Amino acid sequence: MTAGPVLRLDGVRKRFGDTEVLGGVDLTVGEHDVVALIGASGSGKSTLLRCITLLERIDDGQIWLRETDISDPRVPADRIRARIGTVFQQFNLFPHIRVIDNVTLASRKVLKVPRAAAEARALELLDRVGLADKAREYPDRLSGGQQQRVAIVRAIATNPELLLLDEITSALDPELVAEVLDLVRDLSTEGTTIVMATHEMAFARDVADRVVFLDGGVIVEEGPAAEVFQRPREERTRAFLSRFLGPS
Ligand SMILES: Nc1ncnc2c1ncn2[C@@H]1O[C@H](COP(=O)(O)OP(=O)(O)OP(=O)(O)O)[C@@H](O)[C@H]1O
Repeated sequence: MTAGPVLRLDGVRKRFGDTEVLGGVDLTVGEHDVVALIGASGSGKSTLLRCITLLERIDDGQIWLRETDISDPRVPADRIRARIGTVFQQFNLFPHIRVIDNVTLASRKVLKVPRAAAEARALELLDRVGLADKAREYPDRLSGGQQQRVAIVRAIATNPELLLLDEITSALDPELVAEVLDLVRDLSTEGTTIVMATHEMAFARDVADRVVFLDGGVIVEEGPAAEVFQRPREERTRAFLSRFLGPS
């Protein structure tokens, strides 16, 4: 028996005022898939991720997280967010609490994991990313790359079914980008299901199984990363990629 998809979007539409920002998006993400959302600034990548994590409510369509219709307004958002780890461009660590408390907060408050167990898991994860010695620090004592690795650890601490990454290296100094991307690469190798919006085309090409090109709030093209990058079918995809990768 094959497991059903982790995430399924059916005809998702989102408007801000009179402007339609997502114009009917269908997307299926299977277990262990790593999907890269690419597209120009303003194409709707962040909005799509924000709709999946219920920071925005959709105007039409449905979003399924496994068997749960999470677009149903009766579904409690905090329960869903504990099932979806999210990391944004700006390091969203709480500045007034220590690294370890940032990492354990959702486990303790939402999933009611006892503090000792939550901290043991947090330390194990922090150790894996080389940051166990920072557990008792406040976030502003860490570099941007270290903060973003903590944000990723926080996102995976609840064992989410899906990890959403929204331009997580855009605010980093160039020399700090690699340490964050290496961690994402490790997670993908371990089988974490990931949807990431990214401008890092080389990374998307190397790590993603599937690439989804958004333009004007609709999916123009999607397919295996190697195919979309090497032989884009659509002119709009070609034009977009040639700006990043040079003409093919
Ligand atoms: N809260 C909001 N209110 C009004 N318009 C919004 C809001 N959020 C996003 N938009 C608009 O929706 C469109 C899509 O924005 P979105 O941030 O999803 O694009 P993006 O592809 O993620 O861009 P970038 O690569 O720059 O992050 C843009 O035109 C943006 O101005």
